[in-house]
Amino acid sequence: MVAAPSDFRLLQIIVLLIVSPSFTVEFTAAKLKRTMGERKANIQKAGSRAKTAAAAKKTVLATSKKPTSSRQKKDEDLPPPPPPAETSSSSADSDGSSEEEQMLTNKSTSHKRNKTIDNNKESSSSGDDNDDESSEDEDSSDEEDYETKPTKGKFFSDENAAWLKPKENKQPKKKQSLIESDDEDDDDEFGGGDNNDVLMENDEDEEDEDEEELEVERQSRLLDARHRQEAEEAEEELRETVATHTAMYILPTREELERDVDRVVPPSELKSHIESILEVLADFNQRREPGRSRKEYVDQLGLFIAELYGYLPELIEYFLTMFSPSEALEFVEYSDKPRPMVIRTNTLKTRRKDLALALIKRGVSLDPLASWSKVGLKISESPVPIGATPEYLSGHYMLQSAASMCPVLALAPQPKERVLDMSAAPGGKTSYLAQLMRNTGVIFANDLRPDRQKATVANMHRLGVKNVVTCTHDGRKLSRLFSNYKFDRVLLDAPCSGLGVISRDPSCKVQRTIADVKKTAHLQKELLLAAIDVLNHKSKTGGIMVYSTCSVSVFENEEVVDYALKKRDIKIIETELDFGTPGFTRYQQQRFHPSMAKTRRFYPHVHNMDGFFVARIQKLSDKIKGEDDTTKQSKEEGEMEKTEPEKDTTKVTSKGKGKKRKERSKQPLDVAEPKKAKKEKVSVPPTSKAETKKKVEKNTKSAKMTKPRRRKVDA
Ligand SMILES: C[S@@+](CC[C@H](N)C(=O)[O-])C[C@H]1O[C@@H](n2cnc3c(N)ncnc32)[C@H](O)[C@@H]1O
Repeated sequence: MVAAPSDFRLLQIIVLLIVSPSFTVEFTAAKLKRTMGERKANIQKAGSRAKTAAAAKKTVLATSKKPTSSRQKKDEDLPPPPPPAETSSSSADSDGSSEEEQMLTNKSTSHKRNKTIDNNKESSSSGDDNDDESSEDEDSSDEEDYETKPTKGKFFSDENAAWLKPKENKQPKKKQSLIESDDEDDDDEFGGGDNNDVLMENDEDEEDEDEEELEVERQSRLLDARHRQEAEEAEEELRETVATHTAMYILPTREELERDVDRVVPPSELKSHIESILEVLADFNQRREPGRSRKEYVDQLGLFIAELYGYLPELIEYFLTMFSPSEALEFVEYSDKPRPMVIRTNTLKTRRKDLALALIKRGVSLDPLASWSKVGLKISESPVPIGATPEYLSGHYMLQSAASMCPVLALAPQPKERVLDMSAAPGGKTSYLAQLMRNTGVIFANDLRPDRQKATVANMHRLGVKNVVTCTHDGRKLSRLFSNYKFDRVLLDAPCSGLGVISRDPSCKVQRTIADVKKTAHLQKELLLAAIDVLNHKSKTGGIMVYSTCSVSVFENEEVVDYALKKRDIKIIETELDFGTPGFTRYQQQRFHPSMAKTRRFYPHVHNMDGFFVARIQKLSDKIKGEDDTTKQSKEEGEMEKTEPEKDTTKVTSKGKGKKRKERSKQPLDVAEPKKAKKEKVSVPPTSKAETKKKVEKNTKSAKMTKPRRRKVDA
């Protein structure tokens, strides 16, 4: 189609209007002004940064003791910051626009330019999409590429590439705009401004880094100095320690000990002696005094420990035969400390959870005892007396130490069994047995001392135990009394010296002699044989007994069980307690049956429990080993029968016997002597009040008088 001339003219006019120079100029000028405005703002910012950086640099250089760094050197080599904003307008002249266009642009956009600058300021302050931010973002995004890409900035070489960051990715953006494409030359200049901007920032960063480094260095120097001082002090201390600890410990001579007779030796001095001797014993060959034996040192150690902790020296001497010197000291130390208070939930009346909640409501702080106990609660704090709460009075729990639960767990009685608790008062273990048997079967709770059995009866009532019969016999005679009524299980929680529970009864320290301990062991042997004899080895569920004591002495534990092994047809079986230390299989010159390792010992210093011993024994037959022993035993039994006709004293209260029993109850020891015990040749501690008093006095006297350090030591 061919257009008419008039139409063509009209088209020409339209085209002219569209491409009119004034239109183009105005459009171009507006764009240019805006761009220039933006750059001017950038340059102003760059200038102020340069000032700040220069000031910071001055400060740094002034404070730095270090020579100018290579980076600083590079900074100095860099060209100065770009000229002020006027330069940018003059550079605009060189973009090829005509003078007329420039004037038009200047006139028409002078207001716009100012506005653009203001807008830039605003957007800069608002932090949205401003050049600075975008340049920072870009910087960071470029950072990684930097080492690999060639640098495009004209102010630095490749050498600077590692630390300078050009605004590479700004250019493509600018090239997108028509005006910016015209400003390629400007880019060189103003791009320099941008680059300067970056350089300034880098300068700032570096100065900051330098400042940080210097602070770090300062701190490091201080730290080094402190370390040096500490090292010197430690070395000095070590020298002193070595001097002290490698020094020979000279035992006090007899004269020195005698001179010290009336001197009250301060505990610190005793402790120091103890420590020194322990150190010598740990390195005996090197540190002993020439000519002195190990025994002499151990003896002297025992005397110091006895004096420091208030024991009869012979007891400490005994502990030193059982434990290493350092462990003996530990045992003695821990024996003085009270054990945690523990209660056992009476599951015949309540559940542990309910009990715990009830006590917590009363302000009691408690925790489950241990993983091995489903019923124990450890009391850490209580605003109310634990032995007098409504829960206690209602029989929801029993005060019972952790260790004393172990013999019952080891016996593991079953419901409906026939069980004998040979020395039961005050019934802590009896009630636990009843609980495990769910109040079924029958338990004979025997104890020689009727006064103590009153407490057993009261406890059974309080705890709601209904399967217990109490009686007051000498345990040694029970085998005869129950010859036709044997038991599925027997618990012999034997009367003992109490050397495992010293914290409860510190009088043991001065009232127990080794002779007492040996006498008690004798009684224990007799009670154990009697316990085995009343045990029904044919029991379908049991034929098992437990022998336990709250003593740590070998006399009362391994020796007793070993004796029974030789006299009866029994074997030691596992206690099924997964804690505790194995019993001794050897002690000094003695060798016990290897199965003694199946017995368990509990220690204050190891288990934070009372000192306890538990042996689980299975009866194999009624056989009595060694004819002589059998004859001797039946003779003994006959003699006992003659001298002490036993009556059934299952009823605990009896007015007629009350007086005599009262006398017995005054005995300080758990071990009660049966009537006419002397004739029975049973070695038990003295019974009469006078004798007891005399003995206590003697022991106390000997404890006070026996100043260990005064004891004669062979020079
Ligand atoms: C360690 S206590 C028993 C504690 C008890 N099993 C408990 O858990 O509550 C030892 C008991 O043995 C008693 N006893 C002493 N000699 C005895 C004997 N020849 N026959 C029976 N019991 C005796 C004492 O009266 C004492 O109550």
